Order: sequence, then structure tokens, then C-alpha cells
Amino acid sequence: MKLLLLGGTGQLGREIFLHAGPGLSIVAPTRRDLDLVRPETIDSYVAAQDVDVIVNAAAYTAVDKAESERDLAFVLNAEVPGRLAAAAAAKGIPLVHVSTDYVFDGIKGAPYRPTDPVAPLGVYGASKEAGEKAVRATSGRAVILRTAWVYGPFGGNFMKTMLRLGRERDVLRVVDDQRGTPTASADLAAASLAIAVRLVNDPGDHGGTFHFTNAGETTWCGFARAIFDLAGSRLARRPDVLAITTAEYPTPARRPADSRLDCDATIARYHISQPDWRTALASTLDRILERTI
Ligand SMILES: NC(=O)C1=CN([C@@H]2O[C@H](COP(=O)(O)OP(=O)(O)OC[C@H]3O[C@@H](n4cnc5c(N)ncnc54)[C@H](OP(=O)(O)O)[C@@H]3O)[C@@H](O)[C@H]2O)C=CC1
Ligand SMILES: Cc1cn([C@H]2C[C@H](O)[C@@H](COP(=O)(O)OP(=O)(O)O[C@H]3O[C@@H](C)C(=O)[C@@H](O)[C@H]3O)O2)c(=O)[nH]c1=O
Ligand SMILES: [Mg+2]
Repeated sequence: MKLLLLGGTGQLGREIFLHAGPGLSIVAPTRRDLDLVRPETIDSYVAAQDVDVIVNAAAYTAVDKAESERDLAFVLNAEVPGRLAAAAAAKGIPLVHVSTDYVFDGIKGAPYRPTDPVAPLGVYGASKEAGEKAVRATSGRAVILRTAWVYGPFGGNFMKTMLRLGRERDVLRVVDDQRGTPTASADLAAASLAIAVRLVNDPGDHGGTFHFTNAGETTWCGFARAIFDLAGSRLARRPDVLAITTAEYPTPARRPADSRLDCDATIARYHISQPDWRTALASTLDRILERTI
């Protein structure tokens, strides 16, 4: 099976390479091969590839910066997925497109189901919502896979920020009133690949919108504390993690207060394993701190 991977240099993309089994070959154009800020080049690029499925892990992911780079965020997160979906449909191959919990406003008070109404609070979320709509508007088979709070050994993420700040400061102040579920890039890569393989092998699977995170829930503060608890004596020093409110940590973008995702339908349909977030965090820290990645 051949997979066309967009965003192969990102944190999810790099993990997908590690998780691809021997039966899967991956074509992953870099920015130099296919610059996605020129979406009009996508059609001919995709048309020329001999592949069975497309996974789109490319995106504009700088949540705060997006507030002042709206156009760029919309090109990458809305126009690109629409073009990819159209190009996939033209070839008759399925698409797995990755989206985000930030399409929700976070006021539901319970885990969001895929069918719940979206109401993004910031430009990043709005651009990702527009990408979902563009994918749904095309006729091909696609899975829109929403995930959340992704972290891992590759690229920038909250876990790596905490490990760095922990080396530099005695006290970290972290918001304790935004709930969600951290998701290890390794588990998300496995889920994305399982869905891609299933779409190829089962032409009767018409896709749709699905959620995947690790199991359980916490806050960003709870996540930060767990990082230092689980890293333990492997870190030279351990900072105090002080719980603060969102109001005490002003940022350009508003973020949802509770963006837990209900993943039941995904687990049932695709038989994906969903480790608890702490178990996944422990494994990820082992990889990083024991340099086994
Ligand atoms: N990170 C998170 O916490 C979450 C992420 N998601 C979604 O998951 C998906 C993967 O995210 P993640 O792996 O964290 O993202 P990263 O920011 O780590 O990676 C983004 C990828 O997109 C590529 N890209 C960006 N701009 C261009 C461009 N102009 N031309 C070509 N490639 C480009 C990057 O390439 P380059 O290396 O050259 O910059 C990189 O490979 C995205 O859809 C994201 O919205 C959803 C929920 C949470
Ligand atoms: C660094 C830091 C952040 N925070 C807060 C800010 C914010 O509310 C929360 C998370 O901060 P970050 O900026 O690291 O995370 P953020 O960029 O909001 O992460 C999001 O990225 C996009 C791509 C997604 O799709 C989301 O699912 C989510 O993972 O923690 C603190 O309270 N203290 C700190 O020291
Ligand atoms: Mg960020």
C-alpha cells in the first residue's frame, strides 16, 4: 500500500513514518517539493502520484500567531484540505484529514461528539473548521479525524515547553481551568494509519467525522504536573507548578474551557487502541529521557 503524506516533517508526520509497517510505503513531499502556500499546485502534484490513500498532517498550528496571520492560516488549514480532498476524489482514493478540538467553544460541559455543533473561539479553530467544511463539500471518501493537545518527541509542543521551562525556572504558572485530553503523537499516528488502511481495504467505508484522543482528562496544569511527576528523578531539577486561571495568563487567542472529545464511535468502528493519557505520557517521557526514539 502506498500513502501520500502531507506534513511529513511535523510532529504527527514524523511519528507516522515510525509507525508505518513493512507493507506500507510513504511518499512525503517536503515544502521544497510541494509548497502548500501555493495550493494551486496541489492538483497536478497529487494527480502524478501513484498512491492508494492521502493523509493530511500538514497545517498552520501556531494558535496565537494565527490571530495576526489569518490569511496564511486559512490557506493552509482551509484551502489546502479542500484542494487535497478534490484531488483525492478525482483519483478515486480516500483522504484522512486531521482536525482539532479547537473547532469547539468548550461550553458544552461534557465530551463533544462528532455531530455536536462547532463554534471556534479563535482564528486557528475557525480555519480548521473551514477545512473540515471544504473536505465535506467534496464527493470523495474522507475521514476527518479531530484530535487534541498533541505532544511527542518531534516538533514543538506543550510537554517540551514544560521540560524546557522547568530547566530555566523555579516556578511555572499554568492554567488549571481549561480541560481536555493530552494525546501522544505515537497513538495518534497509529490511529491515523489504522483508519487510512481501513479506508483502502474497505471501499464500503464512507468515512465521516471522528474523534481520537488518549483516554481520560486533565487540565493544562494537571498535564504539567504529571510531566514532572512521571519524569521524576530523571530531571536535574523539578519546578513548582502553580495553578492559575485563564484570566491570569492572557494570550492573543481564546481557547476552549473544556474540549474533551468523545471517541467512542471511532474506537468502535476502527478498533483503535486508546491508552490512558498518563500511560501514554509515561511512555513518551521514557522515549525522550532515555533517548530511545
Ligand atoms: N499540535 C497539536 O496539539 C494538535 C494538532 N492538531 C492537528 O494535527 C495535525 C498535525 O499537527 P502537528 O503535527 O502538531 O503540526 P506541526 O506544526 O508539527 O507540523 C505541521 C506540518 O505542516 C507543514 N507545513 C506547514 N506549512 C507548510 C507549507 N507552506 N508547505 C508545506 N508544508 C507545510 C510543516 O512543514 P515544515 O516542517 O516545513 O514547517 C509540518 O510538516 C494538524 O492538522 C493540526 O491542526 C490537532 C489537535 C492538536
Ligand atoms: C507555556 C504555558 C502555557 N500556558 C497555557 C496557555 C494555554 O492556555 C495552554 C496551552 O498552551 P500552548 O500554547 O502550549 O498550547 P496550544 O497551542 O493552545 O495547543 C493547541 O495547539 C493546537 C495546534 C491544537 O489543535 C490544540 O488541540 C492544542 O493542542 O497553557 C500556561 O498557562 N503556562 C505556560 O507556561
Ligand atoms: Mg502552540
